[in-house]
Amino acid sequence: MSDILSQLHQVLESRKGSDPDSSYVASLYAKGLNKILEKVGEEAVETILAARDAEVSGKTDALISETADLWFHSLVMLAKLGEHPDKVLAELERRFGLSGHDEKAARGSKH
Ligand SMILES: N=c1c2ncn([C@@H]3O[C@H](COP(=O)(O)OP(=O)(O)OP(=O)(O)O)[C@@H](O)[C@H]3O)c2ncn1[C@@H]1O[C@H](COP(=O)(O)O)[C@@H](O)[C@H]1O
Repeated sequence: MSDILSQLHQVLESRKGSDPDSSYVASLYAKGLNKILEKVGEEAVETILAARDAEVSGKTDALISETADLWFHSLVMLAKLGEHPDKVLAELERRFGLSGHDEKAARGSKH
């Protein structure tokens, strides 16, 4: 299932040399990190609104679509900063089975 993240990451890397007029991802890179972060924030808000609607309507199509937009723009952010989504998956794997409360306490002692 996580294969699509790796495949998408490869495409995102390959877009670093592409023409912004023919690639949405290349156009984001050309606009810079702030534009990418703006998109991540926008998609996060749209995801929250879709989640609230889903609770009322019981329909989750928009929620799934907005969450995909949020994940996609987060992957663009990681690629722009030279990071691979495998590192995020590895971090989730590391936390797996660890209570959220314990994990937070361990994080607190690191900072
Ligand atoms: N998964 C996606 C993906 N999800 C969402 N989007 C785009 O993200 C944009 C954001 O949606 P908005 O509603 O905010 O769009 P908008 O109003 O046009 O955006 P702004 O003008 O505000 O920047 C839309 O243009 C979507 O098409 C994506 N664009 C690309 N991909 C993947 O990235 C690959 C490379 O894309 P290109 O670089 O465009 O070839 C594609 O093959 C896909 O696999």
